[in-house]
Amino acid sequence: MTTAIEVLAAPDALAERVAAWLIEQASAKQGSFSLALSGGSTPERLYRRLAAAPWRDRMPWERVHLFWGDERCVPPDHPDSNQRMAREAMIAQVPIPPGNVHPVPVDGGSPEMAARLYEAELRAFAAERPGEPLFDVQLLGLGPDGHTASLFPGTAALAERSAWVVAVVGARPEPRITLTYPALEDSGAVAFLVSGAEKRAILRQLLEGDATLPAARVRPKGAVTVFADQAAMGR
Ligand SMILES: O=C1O[C@H](COP(=O)(O)O)[C@@H](O)[C@H](O)[C@H]1O
Repeated sequence: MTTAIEVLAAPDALAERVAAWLIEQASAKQGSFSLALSGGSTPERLYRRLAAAPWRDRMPWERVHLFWGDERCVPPDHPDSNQRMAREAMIAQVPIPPGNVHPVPVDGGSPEMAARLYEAELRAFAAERPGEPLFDVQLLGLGPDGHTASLFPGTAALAERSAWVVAVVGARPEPRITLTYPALEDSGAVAFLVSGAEKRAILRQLLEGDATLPAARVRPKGAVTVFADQAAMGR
């Protein structure tokens, strides 16, 4: 696995750089461009940047397909919903066709059912793009415990090698739906976004390749780039 590291001065510069990088990735790709979004606290600035000039007008929204790497099993308007955050920060502001937005269906049934439905949606999308990675770009975060998406230390989801999507119950107060390694790894490029001094120790472990961290075990087809701000890098 190739890992590149880009260090940006501050969270705003990080969002600006990743927005530009995503436009480069989308522009270089012919046909549909599939982007898996991450949730949590870090990517919101990026989504707001993508929804504003100049990036809003440079992204080929009509051929962008948005997915999510994980979701909380909460109503879609809940403060903790990854879908809500991305819709408010970006999706509502950009000309993406509604059918190109593929949220995790957490609003009808059990977490296990939501995982099965999302897996079916991913497999249908993959079948439309034979020979291409499932995701052109996968955005990921890094939790203070080394989790990424909703792959938490010590959970059964880490060992899943056949299902692309599973329910994670008990790791957090609310059930989660997460992509598993086989889905995360079917990516043309993976970008970790890491911001803030509270991530300093865990980012060092990630960069040292500490395989006990769920985040360090993502081995995609394409390259991994870690975009970190100076606070996270300890500079
Ligand atoms: O990939 C992801 O990482 C985060 C951890 O991010 P944080 O910035 O909130 O610490 C995770 O919780 C999130 O759901 C996920 O998509």
